[in-house]
Amino acid sequence: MTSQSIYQHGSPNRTGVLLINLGTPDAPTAQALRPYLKEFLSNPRVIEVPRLIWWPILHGFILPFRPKASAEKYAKIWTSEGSPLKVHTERQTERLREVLAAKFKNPPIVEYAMNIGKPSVADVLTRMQQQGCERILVIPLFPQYADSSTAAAMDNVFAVLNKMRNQPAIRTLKQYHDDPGYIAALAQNVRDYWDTHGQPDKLIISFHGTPRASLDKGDPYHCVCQKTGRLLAEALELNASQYAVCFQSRFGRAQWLTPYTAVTLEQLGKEHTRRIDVICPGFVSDCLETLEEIAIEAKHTFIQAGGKEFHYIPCLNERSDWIQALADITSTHLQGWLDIEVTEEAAKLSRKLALELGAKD
Ligand SMILES: C=CC1=C(C)c2cc3[nH]c(cc4nc(cc5[nH]c(cc1n2)c(C)c5CCC(=O)O)C(CCC(=O)O)=C4C)c(C)c3C=C
Ligand SMILES: [Fe+2]
Ligand SMILES: [Fe+2]
Repeated sequence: MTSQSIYQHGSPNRTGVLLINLGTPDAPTAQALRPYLKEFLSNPRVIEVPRLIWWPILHGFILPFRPKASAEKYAKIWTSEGSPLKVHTERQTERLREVLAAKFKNPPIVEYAMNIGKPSVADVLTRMQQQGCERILVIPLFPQYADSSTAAAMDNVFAVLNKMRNQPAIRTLKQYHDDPGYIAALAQNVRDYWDTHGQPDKLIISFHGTPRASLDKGDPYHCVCQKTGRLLAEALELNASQYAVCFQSRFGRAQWLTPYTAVTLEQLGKEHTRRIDVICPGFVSDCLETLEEIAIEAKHTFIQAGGKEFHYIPCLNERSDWIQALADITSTHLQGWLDIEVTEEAAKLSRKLALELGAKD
């Protein structure tokens, strides 16, 4: 059992919101990448190959080489404040905390944790429990559910609860791939970009890939990515020839979800497509997979193949319409846990009701 504060009568009874993101190394160095990759790639939800076969590959071929290669990529996108994924997740948490504090009379404690690395789910959940959170809403920040991202994060949460004597009540959010606020924020992000930079010949909507086998075994990820892509295209009033949904970040030699982003870009380049723009709606924070793999590598692929202009449209990051959408999603799932919502509307309504009932101020 984890060490928890001893239960006392009258102890605070708070509600918490825990945002979870994937996690990122502590530094852009091979030393920091090794434990990060080891933890990530040891998870059977991420690599489904039988352990007896996978272990020698991981320890003999991947961990001796990939940390250095990945560190070089991270070094290209690292900021003075650290890894972009962590910086944006931290800011999103602060902004959400502020919005919810203005919205609720008894605001929730809002924290974030990383599924791999720091701050760990175990540390943050335990701290929230110690701060008196009797109820915790867990929001994996992946808009589209995949077993390798969302379910892996939930496994982590439940493993921590498994060691708690006095467990908080838990609510979880599976995904928000078709949430109207999320789709509207994505569409406005694209429109804002096009207002400044003009419009492309084609918009590439690129999602992180997963092994094709996980789709065959029942993972809904492929389907929900397609739906997000379609809803975004509809919101932008694009016809079928003006956009394409693709999958990036293939890992290993097995077949992953297709069409592959890199192959599509190469093809479009060979066809001398003048300009393409890429957006990655599966990441709400810019990270290695967007800033390096797309904005640097994919751009190179397209231009080398004969394309003329390549634009990467940043993730939602700290856009206010996105933070508002996240606050709305959170509020919906907190219903019944936080009873007093201090909106103008609610305040007006209760004043009117009080007057009708003849109550005095
Ligand atoms: C958006 C959701 C993600 C899914 C689904 C996902 C599946 C998945 N990823 C790998 C392997 C790697 N991914 C890596 C980085 C990475 N992956 C996601 C998100 C999803 N992954 C993010 C946000 C990031 C970037 C983190 C950052 O610090 O910026 C990496 C590490 C980098 C590298 O060495 O390439 C690996 C490895 C697999 C195998 C997989 C599904 C089976
Ligand atoms: Fe990944
Ligand atoms: Fe990648």
